Formats: sequence, structure tokens, C-alpha cells
Amino acid sequence: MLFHVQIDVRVPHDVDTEKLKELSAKEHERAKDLQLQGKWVHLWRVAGKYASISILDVDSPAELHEILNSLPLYPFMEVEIAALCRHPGSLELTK
Ligand SMILES: O=C(O)C[C@H]1C=CC(=O)O1
Repeated sequence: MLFHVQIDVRVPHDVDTEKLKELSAKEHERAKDLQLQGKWVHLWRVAGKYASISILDVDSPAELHEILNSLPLYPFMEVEIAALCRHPGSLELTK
């Protein structure tokens, strides 16, 4: 199942800079693992924002929830999700 996921990161002003750096590094490691597993198929920065747009390919909404919940920066994230299905005009060149 494909999901479009928009993540806006809202970091509270009182978060320690070093702690934030550490969480960001862990976040990128986790994102890398999920990409290598084929779960996180697109990861794009939204230009000019601390935000991203992603496509995840997971087995269920429950798995998506589990993955998002496992992200180190999750406590600071606002997440918008849309479930995707094939558009009838798509050439179906990808799965
Ligand atoms: O946008 C960020 O850098 C925060 C977070 C969201 C996805 C990811 O890999 O890191």
C-alpha cells in the first residue's frame, strides 16, 4: 500500500541544540534503513521548510503508524497522510 506522507517538523525553542543534532542524525539513519528495506520509496525536502514529502510502501496503515512512531523526531512532527491508489490515466510504468 502506498501512502503520501507530509512531515512538518516543529522543534520547540527550548530543545537543546546538541540533542537536536543527535536526534536528526538518528532520524537520517532510520530513514536510510527504511529506504534500503524498500519501505520508504521517496523522500523529498520541501524547499525552504523544515518539512518533507515522502511516499512509503507498507503492508497496512498499522505498519505505517508503527514506522512513523519509530522515528526519533516523531515527538516534534506534524504528519499529514493520504492513501494512494492508481490513477486510471497512469501508464503504470512503476508498481
Ligand atoms: O525533514 C527532516 O529532516 C526530518 C525528518 C523527516 C524525515 C527524515 O528523514 O527526517
